[in-house]
Amino acid sequence: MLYVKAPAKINLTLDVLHKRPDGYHEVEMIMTTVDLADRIGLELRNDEDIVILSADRFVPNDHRNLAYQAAKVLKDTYGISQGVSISIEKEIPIAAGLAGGSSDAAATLRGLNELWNLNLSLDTLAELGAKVGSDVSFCVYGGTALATGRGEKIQELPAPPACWVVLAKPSIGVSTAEVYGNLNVSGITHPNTQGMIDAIHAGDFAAMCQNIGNVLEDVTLNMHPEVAIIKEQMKRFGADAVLMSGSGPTVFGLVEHEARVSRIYNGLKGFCDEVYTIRLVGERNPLA
Ligand SMILES: C[C@](O)(CO)[C@H](O)COP(=O)(O)OP(=O)(O)OC[C@H]1O[C@@H](n2ccc(N)nc2=O)[C@H](O)[C@@H]1O
Ligand SMILES: Nc1ncnc2c1ncn2[C@@H]1O[C@H](COP(=O)(O)OP(=O)(O)OP(=O)(O)O)[C@@H](O)[C@H]1O
Repeated sequence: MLYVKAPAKINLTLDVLHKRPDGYHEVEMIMTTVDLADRIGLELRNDEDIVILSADRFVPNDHRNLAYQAAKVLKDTYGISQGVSISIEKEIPIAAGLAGGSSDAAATLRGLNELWNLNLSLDTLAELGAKVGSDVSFCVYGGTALATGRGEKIQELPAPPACWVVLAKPSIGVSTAEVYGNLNVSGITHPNTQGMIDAIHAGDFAAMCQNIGNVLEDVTLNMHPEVAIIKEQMKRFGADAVLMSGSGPTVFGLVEHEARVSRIYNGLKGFCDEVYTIRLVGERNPLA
């Protein structure tokens, strides 16, 4: 059995430039890996099947699973006949805006590259990953990056200044397609993506906090007012910056000083079942 770590991401920025003729939105976003991860176990089989094993009843165990789709793309592209069993131990909340399914798919690509002796580069795996979902390419690399196109064009950035991250996920799931569908593209106030890139290059935590922004936040907040309440609480308990990740509903707080973290965590626990204190990871993923 080969085990591969599948870490979650948060969006430090998420901007939408326009809606494309193919129905997707042209985005510009800065994503970074956090140390909350699923664990993917890969075991080669004696037949040709792709089998998904998970104890979590919300994880699909068939072709709808993004890890299944990743294995299928690799198998079909390189004419591999050998099957694989993919076990998924979920730690990342589902339908949360943290790219859990996408990261499972990316980890599956990295792991099967090794098990099937394909010797593919991360760039090739990221290209294949884009066929599975817009967030998969970033998740293949991990680390910190500017993502453009529909999210699949990745330019690596240095690690942001180290800090704590408190995540709070309300007990609702959000459909990414629905959130993009409810976005009014002409009414957007754009975040300062270049300001965030400069802050990251300068290692300037205060500037990073000033430049966070997500144009999908208002859409999800309108659909689910409890997300706004969590944002307010996170600010009140002392986070340095607070934002919704991806299409939500998870809210994250960036916190510079460890001494403040437990107050925020404990304060949020009163409102929200799923609260995590984690760190930014900074580095890219190992190949497998
Ligand atoms: C919200 C983010 O997670 C931010 O990182 C991503 O933009 C979404 O990435 P994802 O979940 O991997 O998205 P996909 O599985 O590729 O697409 C789901 C649906 O979201 C919408 N979608 C997604 C990405 C994009 N750039 N424009 C879109 O309009 C489309 O309706 C699409 O059918
Ligand atoms: N490996 C997987 N783990 C969790 N959900 C999966 C997986 N594969 C497919 N899904 C389906 O995808 C849906 C979205 O789950 P996921 O956790 O990937 O969302 P997300 O974190 O909001 O993603 P993103 O941030 O990329 O938009 C789930 O409701 C589930 O049915």
